[in-house]
Amino acid sequence: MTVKDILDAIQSKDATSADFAALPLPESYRAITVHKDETEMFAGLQTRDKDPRKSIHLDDVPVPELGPGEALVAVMASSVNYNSVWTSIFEPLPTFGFLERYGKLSELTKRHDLPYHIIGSDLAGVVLRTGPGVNAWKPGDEVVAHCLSVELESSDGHNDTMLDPEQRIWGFETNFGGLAEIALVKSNQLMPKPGHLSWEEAAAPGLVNSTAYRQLVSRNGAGMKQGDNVLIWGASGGLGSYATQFALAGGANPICVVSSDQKADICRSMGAEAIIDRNAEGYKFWKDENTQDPKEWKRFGKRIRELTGGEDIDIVFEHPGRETFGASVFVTRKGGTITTCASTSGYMHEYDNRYLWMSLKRIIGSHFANYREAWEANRLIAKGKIHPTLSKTYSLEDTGQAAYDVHRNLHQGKVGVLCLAPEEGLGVRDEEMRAKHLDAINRFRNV
Ligand SMILES: C/C=C/C(=O)SCCNC(=O)CCNC(=O)[C@H](O)C(C)(C)COP(=O)(O)OP(=O)(O)OC[C@H]1O[C@@H](n2cnc3c(N)ncnc32)[C@H](O)[C@@H]1OP(=O)(O)O
Ligand SMILES: NC(=O)C1=CN([C@@H]2O[C@H](COP(=O)(O)OP(=O)(O)OC[C@H]3O[C@@H](n4cnc5c(N)ncnc54)[C@H](OP(=O)(O)O)[C@@H]3O)[C@@H](O)[C@H]2O)C=CC1
Repeated sequence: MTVKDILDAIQSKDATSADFAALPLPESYRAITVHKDETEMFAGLQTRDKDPRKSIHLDDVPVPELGPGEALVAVMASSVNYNSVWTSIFEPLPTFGFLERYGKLSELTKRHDLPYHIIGSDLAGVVLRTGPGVNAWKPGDEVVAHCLSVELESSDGHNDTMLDPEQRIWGFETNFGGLAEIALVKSNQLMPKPGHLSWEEAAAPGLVNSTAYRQLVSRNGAGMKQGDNVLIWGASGGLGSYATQFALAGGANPICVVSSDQKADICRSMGAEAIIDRNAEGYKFWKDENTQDPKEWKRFGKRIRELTGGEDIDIVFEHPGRETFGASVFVTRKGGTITTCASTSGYMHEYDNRYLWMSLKRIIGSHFANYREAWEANRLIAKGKIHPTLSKTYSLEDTGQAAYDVHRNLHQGKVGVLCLAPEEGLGVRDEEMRAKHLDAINRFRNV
């Protein structure tokens, strides 16, 4: 039995759940990995010069044992997230430490502590097997998976599953991720695959869409409301392309920051009107490595006022971190909110705290999304209210190049990876709904 037989079953129109359940599992499958004995390979290099193409491997790996509450999924497509870039350049830490720590929790979690890490935190595919205690899903179900892995044994996480002390991001802090032909997930990560999307389109939004939903829309994040001025850094990037859609769909006013004409055009085509090209306007928030330039914060704030008719920012959607954080705090209005989920340019932030306390601003830390938020974010995709922002897909073999593109900011929106899917465009079940949203679905394609 090989993965080819699984693909044949998925592509046959009449395979039943019983047929999928009767398919023997292959002994091994192909997966994107990084290797524990290579974590020092980039020692001494600048972050920018660490090349994911050198550290990312395509290996044959054994199928992991299936535990209670878990599912094995045949992965048709996945996507590249920035967390896989971090894993592949072993920053800020090699992810093997996370696997070792998880491995100490129980006999079952020991499976994750391996000398290779199968990465990837998105998937669209078909359930192959479910473990004991799983009733909501069965073999043959077409699914996407969100990337929140929690143990749920502590009351700390019972109100908001992101607060579980054993909260992990699947495919980053756990093994057996989505950039592979088969993935192992907890069954409560599974959600229905939106029927109007192809496999690669359905795999694209998951992680970033859920994160943007919590960070911007949810009451656990900024709790955006109609009319809010929302400053969105990287507005056509992974997170930003969803934040921009949430702002527009929610009646807010996105002020989109991008770095090229082409990206400004994409934001315009989504419906945004206020756009700042940070490259063309040449903002230099830092005079040197250690000194910021408040004059540049002011120039940036003035530009925002021009675009808003004199208003300041209610919510900043932050993720670039050190390079922009001082400016983000400054341009926020009295009582406004800076919500942050990352620090791509450096995690030691500096800002002038007088502008925070004297103007009663708030900084909110946000990370991925809880179970419910991830479900709600996927529901908006399924209803055609928010659309995937897939620009390009790569084969599993070329995942290293895909991660390189994202690391070097050469991409637009999201970059997809075909895992078992032999070509793009497969897996659409609702052509009628697709036809209604085709332009929006294809907006980021080949730009
Ligand atoms: C969905 C997608 C998301 C993304 O893309 S996010 C971007 C990618 N992710 C990242 O860049 C994050 C990567 N992770 C990390 O960098 C690290 O993961 C953290 C900095 C988040 C945490 O560091 P750590 O070393 O894993 O844990 P500690 O909490 O610093 O624990 C170290 C020791 O410090 C003790 N400690 C913690 N809090 C306190 C406290 N309040 N008072 C006293 N001690 C404390 C602990 O117990 C422990 O101790 P003991 O080493 O002895 O076990
Ligand atoms: N905590 C969480 O749950 C999550 C955290 N993240 C983290 O968020 C970060 C962004 O992820 P994602 O959106 O997918 O990545 P992308 O690279 O797809 O998009 C980020 C965009 O930010 C802009 N940008 C990058 N560097 C800077 C800078 N120095 N100053 C201003 N703008 C900058 C770029 O847009 P442009 O050049 O057009 O300005 C870029 O396209 C990553 O660090 C990632 O790890 C991501 C998802 C979830």
